[in-house]
Amino acid sequence: WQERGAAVSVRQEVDANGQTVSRYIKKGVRDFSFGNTLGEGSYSTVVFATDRQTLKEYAIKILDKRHIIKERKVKYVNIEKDTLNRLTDHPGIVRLYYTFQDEQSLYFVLDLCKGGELLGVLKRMTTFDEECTRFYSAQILDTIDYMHKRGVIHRDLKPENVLLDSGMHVKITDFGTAKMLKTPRVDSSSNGILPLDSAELPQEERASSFVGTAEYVSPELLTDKNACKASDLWAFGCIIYQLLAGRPPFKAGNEYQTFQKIVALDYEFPIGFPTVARDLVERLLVLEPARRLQIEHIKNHEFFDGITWGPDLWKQKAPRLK
Ligand SMILES: NC(=O)c1nn(CC2CCNCC2)c2c1CCc1cnc(N=C3C=CCC=C3)nc1-2
Repeated sequence: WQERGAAVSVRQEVDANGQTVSRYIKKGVRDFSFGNTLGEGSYSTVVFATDRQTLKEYAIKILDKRHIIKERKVKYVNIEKDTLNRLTDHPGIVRLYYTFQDEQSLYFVLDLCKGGELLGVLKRMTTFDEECTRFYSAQILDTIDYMHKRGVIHRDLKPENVLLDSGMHVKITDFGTAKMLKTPRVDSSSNGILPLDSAELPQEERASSFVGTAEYVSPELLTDKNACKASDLWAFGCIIYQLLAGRPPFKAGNEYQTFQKIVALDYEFPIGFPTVARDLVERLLVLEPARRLQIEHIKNHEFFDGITWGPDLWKQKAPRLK
């Protein structure tokens, strides 16, 4: 398994001649003190950790090798590592600093998000007001734009996977079910790299394995098993709706009934749902992926009036949650 990153710890040792020498040793488990468990997956555990030397705090994702192999999840582990290696310079992505392993486990050293999950904050607030919804959905959209421009489809966007850092800014996580589109072609007319959207790609290049969480799965994943960039924008529409309504647009007694609602576009807006936000959600929750609003048009939608896209969006103070 190809490790990533060259974080090293420096140890002073005395050699055979009594000389003090510096030994550069790749960081390992002994370099950290571990604390609370932050989350458990089917083959991984995420734990709070502090680097004993630098005292920097991290979230370390610990993956059990035997379990990964037994559950045939090696592909997902490599997808997550390769995806995070491609998405290294955006404030909205949980950063992978480096990896290491021991006999039993693989270790991903990741950003710590002290603000927890967006879903947890939403549950405490019941609903967000328009200002908070605008701020958080703008940071999510800016991050989706960055992912898509680098040929990555998340495929499981939901409020549980939108974390918050100590400044209550967005950090998107859990790329184990992401899809990396084929190597993007260089396009002279754009800013260098312009990966083909899978809607333009030949059939074999569209993501074909079924993933996602029922309430946020797009209709195309349920009908022809193909995810594309627009699938993330369907989930984005569901998230905006949920922040303002306090519940996802499609939710039924069981997954099958939820799927039926999705493919029938069977959802309503609660009384009092803001009109401008409703217009945006209606242009995202469109059954035909090619007819769904694309990112540049979403950014120009009236709902995002007042948002300054780009680095400034991440420098401003998060609005007080009310
Ligand atoms: N699957 C992951 O990669 C992952 N899972 N978690 C914890 C999960 C808890 C359930 N909902 C989804 C996230 C994390 C990460 C990335 C790295 C990461 C960084 N910081 C936190 N912080 C948390 C703080 C309080 C509660 C939950 C998470 N969590 C994670």
